[in-house]
Amino acid sequence: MTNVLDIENLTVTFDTADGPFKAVDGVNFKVDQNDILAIVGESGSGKSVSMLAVMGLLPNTATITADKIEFEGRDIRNLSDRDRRHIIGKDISMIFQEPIASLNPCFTVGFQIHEMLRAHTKLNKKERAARALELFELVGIPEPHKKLKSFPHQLSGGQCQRVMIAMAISCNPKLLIADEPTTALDVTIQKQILDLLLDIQAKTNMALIMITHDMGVVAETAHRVVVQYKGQQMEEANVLDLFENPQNAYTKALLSALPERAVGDRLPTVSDFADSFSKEGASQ
Ligand SMILES: Nc1ncnc2c1ncn2[C@@H]1O[C@H](COP(=O)(O)OP(=O)(O)OP(=O)(O)O)[C@@H](O)[C@H]1O
Repeated sequence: MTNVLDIENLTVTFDTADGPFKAVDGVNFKVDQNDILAIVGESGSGKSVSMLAVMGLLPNTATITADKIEFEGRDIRNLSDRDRRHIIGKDISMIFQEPIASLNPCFTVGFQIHEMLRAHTKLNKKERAARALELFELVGIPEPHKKLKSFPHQLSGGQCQRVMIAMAISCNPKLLIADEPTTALDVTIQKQILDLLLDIQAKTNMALIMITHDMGVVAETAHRVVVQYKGQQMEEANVLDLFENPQNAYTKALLSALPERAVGDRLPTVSDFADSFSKEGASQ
C-alpha cells in the first residue's frame, strides 16, 4: 500500500496580540492510498489548521514545526515554487465548508474549472471543455452544459459543493482533504454529497481526509479516525474500535453525546466530561 501523507509531531503556533497561541500541538498521522481518515473534534480543536499547514495555506503569523511532513515520501516543507504548484492543488486538493465562498463570484463556474485544468494539465482548449463537461456529469450536476455557464450565485449550495468537488478532482488528486464539506448544507443534501465523495474515492483509489465535528459522518465514511481536542491528538483508531472501545475520555464524551447513546432524560454534552480530558486520559 503506497503511503500518501506522513505527518509526525506537527505543531502550529500563531503569533497573536496576546502572545503565541499553539493551535496544533504534536499531531501525528499517516494516510495510505485508498484510506479514508476522519479527523474529528469540536470547533477550535485545530483540525483545519493542521491541514492548512500541510497545504501551505496558513498566514505568515503561523510557525509550523514538525519532525516530518511527507507526501509520497517527499518532504513538502521546502519545495521549489514549481514543485509546490505541481503537488498542491493537483496531487493534493482540498474542499471547504462554504462552497459559495470558495468560488469566485465574478466568473462562471465553467471558466473556473477551465482555469484549474489550464494551470495543472496539458489539455488544450477543446479537451478542457470536454473534461469540464465530463466532471460535471461525474459529480451529478443536472444540465451540465447549461450549468457550466452559470455564476456561483445562480447555483444552490449543494450544486456549488458539487462544482468544488469537480474542481478538486479535476486533476486526479492522490489525496483529497474535505474540510467539513457538508456542514453548510441541508441534511438531505449532506447525505448526497457524502455518498458522492465516497463514490469518487472508491472509483479513483485516492486517499481521503475528512475533517468533521460530526461522529455520524465519521461512522458513515471513515476507515480510521484521529480525535483532536484543543490542538492535541487524543486518540487514533480504526473506526470500529473507536466506536466499540474508545480509549480516551474525550472520545468517550464525544460518543456519549450522540443522541442514540443517550441514557436517561438528558443528553450529556462534551463539557460534562471536560475535567477528565488529557492525553494521559487514554487509559480512562
Ligand atoms: N490565523 C489565525 N490566527 C490565530 N489563531 C488562529 C488562526 N487560525 C485559526 N486560529 C485558531 O486556531 C484554533 C484552531 O482552529 P481550527 O480552525 O483548526 O479549528 P477546527 O478544529 O478546524 O474548528 P472549526 O470546525 O470551527 O473550523 C482556533 O482556536 C482558532 O481560533
